[in-house]
Amino acid sequence: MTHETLAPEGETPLSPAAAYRAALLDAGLLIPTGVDGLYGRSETYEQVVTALEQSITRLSAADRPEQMRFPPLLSRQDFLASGYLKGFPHLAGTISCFCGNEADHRRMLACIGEGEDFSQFQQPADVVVTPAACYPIYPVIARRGPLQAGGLVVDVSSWCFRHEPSVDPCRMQMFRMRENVRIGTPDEVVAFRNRWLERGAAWLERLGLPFEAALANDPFFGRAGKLMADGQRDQELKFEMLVPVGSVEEPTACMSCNLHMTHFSEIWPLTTADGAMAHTGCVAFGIDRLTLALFRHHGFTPTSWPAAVRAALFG
Ligand SMILES: Nc1ncnc2c1ncn2[C@@H]1O[C@H](COP(=O)(O)OP(=O)(O)OP(=O)(O)O)[C@@H](O)[C@H]1O
Ligand SMILES: [Zn+2]
Repeated sequence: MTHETLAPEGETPLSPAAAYRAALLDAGLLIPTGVDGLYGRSETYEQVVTALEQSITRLSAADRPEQMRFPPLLSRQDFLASGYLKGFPHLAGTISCFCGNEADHRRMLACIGEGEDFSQFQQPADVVVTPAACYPIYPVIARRGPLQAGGLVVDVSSWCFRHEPSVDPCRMQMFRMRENVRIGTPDEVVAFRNRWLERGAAWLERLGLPFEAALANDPFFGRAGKLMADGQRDQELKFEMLVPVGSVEEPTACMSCNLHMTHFSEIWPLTTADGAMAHTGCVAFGIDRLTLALFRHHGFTPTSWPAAVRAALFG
């Protein structure tokens, strides 16, 4: 499975993940921009993305999710309220804009012309880049008032930004995440998570992707983050479906099944029909990682993929 690359004399060989990226760029499936983790996608790549999205829609239809789509930006206010900067300051991306007059504009251009830092001419915008697809939905659902009996499943999908530049093609700075989010009683959310662990496993098998479901934690920042990660593992709040993509030794999380407990209802008043604090949880699909996994295991030409895989994917 590893792409062994023969490096010219004196050069260090590429890591397996970097070699897989080189193969994807060579084949034109990913289009380079000069920035690690930021790529264009070819028509073939996007056909697989569309098929995956449709396959996920069929897979989740039994839960009758409410579909919502948001642009990949969050209000700064909701972002600050979400606590993301407490856990993941290193991954967040904020947006700055020029708000000056013509004189400021001239000074900014002069500054850029000198190759100097022009951030003094930029003001924080009232929006930030979405780090996970589900973030926009909680304030929206909370504003509706208490949930109906039985709670709610929301189907959401977004481009997401995380500042984690890498030569591993699976670790992108801008990528697509699809989620089904369950909001309801603790029992409803746990049942949903457990159902998705089984459903997700059966789906990956139909897609011909080898995987292992493993207990995991979010990449919390710093020393306090270590404690949060340990707590998350102790309570078994996060499971990842790990698929070998760039490397066999370090398989890639292509899906995750998560319990958030009352994390979001402590921030936004999400309440169940009987007035209790709602619990939330989600299944998250890394659409780009799943696409790269399919190319890795079945080759770069989807028309020649095994019939069973094509049937599972294209319906
Ligand atoms: N940088 C990224 N590039 C591409 N896909 C990503 C990236 N980060 C996360 N994803 C996808 O989004 C899904 C849901 O995000 P989640 O927050 O659970 O990931 P994560 O635990 O941060 O991932 P990892 O453990 O690889 O850092 C992941 O299972 C993965 O498939
Ligand atoms: Zn989520």
